[in-house]
Amino acid sequence: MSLDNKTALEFVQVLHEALPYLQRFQGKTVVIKYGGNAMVDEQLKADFARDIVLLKTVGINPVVVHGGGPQIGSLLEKLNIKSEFVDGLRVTTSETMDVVEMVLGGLVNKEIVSLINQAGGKAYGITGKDAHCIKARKLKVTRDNPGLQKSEIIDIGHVGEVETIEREFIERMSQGNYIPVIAPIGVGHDGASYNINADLVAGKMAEVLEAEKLILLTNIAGLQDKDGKVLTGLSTTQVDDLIADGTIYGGMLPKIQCALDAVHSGVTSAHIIDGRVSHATLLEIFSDRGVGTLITNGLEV
Ligand SMILES: Nc1ncnc2c1ncn2[C@@H]1O[C@H](COP(=O)(O)OP(=O)(O)O)[C@@H](O)[C@H]1O
Ligand SMILES: CC(=O)N[C@@H](CCC(=O)OP(=O)(O)O)C(=O)O
Repeated sequence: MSLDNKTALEFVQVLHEALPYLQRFQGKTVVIKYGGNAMVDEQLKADFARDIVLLKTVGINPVVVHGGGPQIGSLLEKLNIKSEFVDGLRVTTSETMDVVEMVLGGLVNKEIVSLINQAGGKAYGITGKDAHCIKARKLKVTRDNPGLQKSEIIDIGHVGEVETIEREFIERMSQGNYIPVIAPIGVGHDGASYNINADLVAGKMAEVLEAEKLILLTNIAGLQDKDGKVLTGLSTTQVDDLIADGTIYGGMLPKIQCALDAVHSGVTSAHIIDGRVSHATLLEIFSDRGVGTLITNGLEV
């Protein structure tokens, strides 16, 4: 079957539109955070996997950090264990930690690995416990207590923050033939497991690997104002105001925080995009159309 002239022209135009991006991102690292809320159906998941393989094939190094919050939630529900969150972070008891490790390190990680490998890639699935590549410490969460006129520490259990990432270990994989697929579980100095929000791991990973881009795939079109309009051109102060007035809440809190931290630490740009849109990752990287919320070093959102 031959292409008619119009279709052939459109096809060539698409490739030409992608050319400057292919050149610019050659050999560069892109950290992609695949949120549990973006893993909504089988076709989308398979499309995501093919996009990752395409990136690798054209000479870009994708590093996937995945979440799985809703998937953890549904197993906890089946086990009759209540899910509780503080500032978008799951309160993690020892019992919950076992479920988190089972779901993130097992089910979700291996599903993504398998989909990428079926699409022709060489994905290598790990948690931060492998080779001790994500060292973590217990996260201290503080809250203002106006009654006591001071802030107090809230214990949310086995929730961690990233202390260090073994750059060389991840780089060896990603600059070789492999595609690292990383579950956000950290290891303490005593060998204990820590549940870390996946956005925070992805942000730190992008910083440590000096990535060109951090892409956060979620279930919403971008950072929105109170009327649901995707926001552009915000300063850090405006972000702080949006947090204070409750426009940014829940799971968007760690997301926006890690995006801001990443660009402050040298990552060229961070993007919060809608993972429910097929091939959102490719559209973001290779086309002139902006998708979702862009955060750059000039603090423009
Ligand atoms: N200002 C905001 N703009 C967009 N989404 C927001 C905002 N504030 C809170 N959210 C919530 O954050 C959610 C995304 O975070 P989260 O549920 O943790 O996703 P993921 O699993 O992809 O990390 C959105 O679905 C939305 O409900
Ligand atoms: C401490 C904490 O909240 N950890 C998250 C880890 C998974 C995650 O971040 O998943 P999403 O990206 O899909 O939300 C959790 O237990 O849900």
